[in-house]
Amino acid sequence: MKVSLPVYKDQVLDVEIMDLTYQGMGVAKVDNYPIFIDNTLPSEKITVKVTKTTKNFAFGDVVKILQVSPHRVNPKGRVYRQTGIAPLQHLEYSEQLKFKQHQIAELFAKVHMDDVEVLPTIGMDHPSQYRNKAQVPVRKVQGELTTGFYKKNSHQLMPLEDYYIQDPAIDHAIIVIRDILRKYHEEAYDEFHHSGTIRTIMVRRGYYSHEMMVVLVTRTKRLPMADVVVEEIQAALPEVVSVIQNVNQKRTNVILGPVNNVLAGKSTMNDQLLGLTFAISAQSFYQVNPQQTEKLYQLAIDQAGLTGNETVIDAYSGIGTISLTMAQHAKQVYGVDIVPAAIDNARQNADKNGIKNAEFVLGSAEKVMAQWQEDGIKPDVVVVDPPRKGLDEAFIESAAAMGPKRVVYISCNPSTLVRDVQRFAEHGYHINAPVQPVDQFPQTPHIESVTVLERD
Ligand SMILES: C[S@@+](CC[C@H](N)C(=O)[O-])C[C@H]1O[C@@H](n2cnc3c(N)ncnc32)[C@H](O)[C@@H]1O
Repeated sequence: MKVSLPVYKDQVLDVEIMDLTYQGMGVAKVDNYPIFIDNTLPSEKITVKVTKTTKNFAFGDVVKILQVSPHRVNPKGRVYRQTGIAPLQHLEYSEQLKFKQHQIAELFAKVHMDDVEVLPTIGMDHPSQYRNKAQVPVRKVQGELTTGFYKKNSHQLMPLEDYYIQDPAIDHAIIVIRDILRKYHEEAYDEFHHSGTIRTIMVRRGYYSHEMMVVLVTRTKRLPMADVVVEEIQAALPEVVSVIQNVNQKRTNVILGPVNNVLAGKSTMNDQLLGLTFAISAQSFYQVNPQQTEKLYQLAIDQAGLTGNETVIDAYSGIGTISLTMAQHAKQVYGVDIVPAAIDNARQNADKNGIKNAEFVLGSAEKVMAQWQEDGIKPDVVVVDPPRKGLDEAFIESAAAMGPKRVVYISCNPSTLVRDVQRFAEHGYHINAPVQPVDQFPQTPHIESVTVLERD
């Protein structure tokens, strides 16, 4: 049966924006039927053209803004919104921070946990040029190897030189590397035919160390003219301490492949956080906003309430950044991560910093946690910092069974945070301090926060 919808494709109509989605799109409603519209803000009146309808919602494009929100600011350019690099750039920064605080509060309220207090988001003084890592697709545009970013929901590359939210030294490095690749006639990857060589340029730069790592992701095992390309990269970019070829032969959206060849320098680069030095491999996770990460970690350390006598488990530990900062205030720390390079880095980082009371295990957090429980490890504090999908149910069961006094939950996805808090509640763990959002991703709708759960 054909359902009649309140709007139809290509219809042009005037609407008022009521809300922002978690992805930063404005929401208007016609007979309670939502239309999601990019580049619009609550309280704005607009003329919209409906571009797509589904049974439950529609998408539309702004034709004209009839009444402008007082919180709209002059965006840097259309391309940043179109590519999804900075989808919230048109919203005043102080309002972005409120938006993030309210998103978390609303998600708790939705599951009838209205009593959970969410503090104002800790923001940045200069909320741009903060990212310490770039992963830039390389494609042929108008016959030339080009770097840029994909247009949202597409694989169309939009050429770009100023990425706005990245460290400008990284933006500069990408242009330099692009020009060297052009000079030696390297072939850009062609996704459609799965041909060509260079898929992605990844650059990481230490915020404190200013060490730079360059990763050239190739479809082919061979990188033609590798010697001269690398020599020129090193000559043009003196901060580079590591040039790596990563081979990814699959037809996939996953950026890195399994094979890394060190073409010059080290296999890692170093950076500092809270006074410790960390070696970081190409494959390892490292927080992208180092200034805010220090605030985030300090909060986690404070909230853990360490006195020096505690046993701490740091699950999803990456290269050991949280484990090793906490080890300085605890008796013993155990870390676990699923990425071999990260665990290698974590062990190396413990040595590098002369930390002897931290042990790292390679494996999935859910399995290793069950093993630790079986081994009779009794943590006082469990810290978790999972990826967006949150915690596995089995992990929560093992964690609760170990009976820690406190769970410090660092989350990059409020939806899974709320789900996991509910699951912890079934095991007698509750929030009894306000949730603290920390803005790790200004100009984007991504939300990071710290939550502490305590045993009843
Ligand atoms: C958000 S990062 C946090 C890393 C680290 N705590 C930090 O701040 O740098 C999440 C980490 O979880 C790891 N990971 C993903 N799934 C996992 C799993 N099932 N078990 C253990 N670690 C996992 C990833 O490799 C990554 O290092």
